[in-house]
Amino acid sequence: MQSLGGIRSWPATWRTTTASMMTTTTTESVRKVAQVLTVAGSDSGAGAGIQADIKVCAARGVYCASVITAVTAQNSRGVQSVHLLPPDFVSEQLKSVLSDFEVDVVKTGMLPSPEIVEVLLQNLSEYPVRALVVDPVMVSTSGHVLAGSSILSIFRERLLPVADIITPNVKEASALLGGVRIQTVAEMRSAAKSLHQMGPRFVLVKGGDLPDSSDSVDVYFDGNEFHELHSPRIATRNTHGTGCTLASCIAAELAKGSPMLSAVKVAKRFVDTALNYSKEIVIGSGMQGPFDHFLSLKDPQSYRQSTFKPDDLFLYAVTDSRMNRKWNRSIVDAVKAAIEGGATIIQLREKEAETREFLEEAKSCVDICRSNGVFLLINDRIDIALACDADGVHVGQSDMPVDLVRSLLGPDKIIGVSCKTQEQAHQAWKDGADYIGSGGVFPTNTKANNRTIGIDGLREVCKASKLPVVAIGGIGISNAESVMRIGEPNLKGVAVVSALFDQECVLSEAKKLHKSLTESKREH
Ligand SMILES: Cc1ncc(COP(=O)(O)OP(=O)(O)O)c(N)n1
Ligand SMILES: Cc1ncsc1CCOP(=O)(O)O
Ligand SMILES: [Mg+2]
Repeated sequence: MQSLGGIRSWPATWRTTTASMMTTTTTESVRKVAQVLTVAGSDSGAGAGIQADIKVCAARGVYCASVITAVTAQNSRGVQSVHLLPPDFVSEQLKSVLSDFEVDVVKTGMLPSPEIVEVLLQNLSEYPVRALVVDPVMVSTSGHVLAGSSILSIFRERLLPVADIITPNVKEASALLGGVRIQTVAEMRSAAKSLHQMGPRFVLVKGGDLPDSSDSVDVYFDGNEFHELHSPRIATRNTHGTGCTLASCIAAELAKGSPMLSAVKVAKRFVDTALNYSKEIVIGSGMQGPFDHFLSLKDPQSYRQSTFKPDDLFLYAVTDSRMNRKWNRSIVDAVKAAIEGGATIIQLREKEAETREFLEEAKSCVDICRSNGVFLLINDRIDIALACDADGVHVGQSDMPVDLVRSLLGPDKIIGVSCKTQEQAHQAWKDGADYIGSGGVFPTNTKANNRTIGIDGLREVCKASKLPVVAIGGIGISNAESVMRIGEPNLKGVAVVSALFDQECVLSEAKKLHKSLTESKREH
């Protein structure tokens, strides 16, 4: 069997190129879009199958084409009927898409007959793609058989050997292994190992159905190492389509250029976040409701209407409790004045504040910022950010890791991370940060024992990442222009503390700085 390519053949540079292409318009105005093709069944209730796959990819910023293998009459109560499409027609759909689009990743769901698997394999050998994600769907969450035992031998002998990753749940893993018992994490590990011997490069055995566990544990095996991926079990009836969602999210992240383990971790976090956000929604009267892939149905009021844009970093005002005390002003007054003077984003960096008092002030600042259309981030304190529904957080290298912050805050909050080196900048992107704060560009008295990286260090960080960067440390009116003049396209602004808040009049200092930044932008 010809190799389907898969991520094994990605050149190292491809990942960064693709990542940059996702956000960069070239001079010829050609923009490459990461593309997934899902080959799966239609779910009339839209919680699983093709409909879920398209929603997930849209939510992850990836284009999704669809080849339908079967049409199911299905709702939150179960599957009422299944109609298989003729293999020839499945093949025609595959040819239409694969001969025209630059599909990066194919993800399979319901493959209801050996003949359909056969046409899929034929088309994939004719039109190789970068990776193949196989979700070996066999039984619906409601217990309806979607692919019978006749499928097992072609799965084992033909499909698994060319898959980059397979994502069976314990029942599917057991069926693929001829009915072995899988009831513990140790048995999941041994199943993952046996499945790996059938040929896929990576195996993820999902333990959501494991009995007696307060955690949901998935076992990931790369042929050498095991990773146990734990997350708390979420009490909700809205679990219909979690398997399709996970596999599609893995496909979407791979299409954007992620390495496999990162893609799996992001996908697991995405599913957990979506389940958690939509645990109370009611769609359908049955036992298994769909959930909301866009995280918007639960509370439309609190759903962020506007999205973070790199230019929001232009004049980034970072508050300081000592300075506010020295000048006898409240955080709220400091924030109001900074916004009035032109600050485009605010961070509350209140290192010595008492939690209760800080939370109340943070809530007031959220209101002020929201009514002015300016994002408000909290420094270090994920708990405060969650409690006051801030727009995001800024963390440093010794604070909570970005991937964990992302899992706590969900995909829609803004996360900034401090980076002094190229390695840290690479990691920031992999972990799902939205921007990088880089410095101290110049010496500062505001942060003790902070290594100065200089303009050259800032330039290196900018070059190492496609994420937007904001410069910080010792920046004020006298040198802001020289920082912006380095001309790196992803350097989007300056973050300042003392230049605004260790001053008698925050408003006038903010206005002066904004003017100087605007002038330097116009000149370059
Ligand atoms: C925009 C911005 N960039 C960098 C930092 C520094 O964060 P960190 O390294 O976590 O240091 P502390 O601010 O926590 O002392 C920042 N706060 N904001
Ligand atoms: C928080 C932080 N991180 C790197 S330098 C710095 C302090 C910046 O403060 P100032 O703008 O007063 O130099
Ligand atoms: Mg910090």
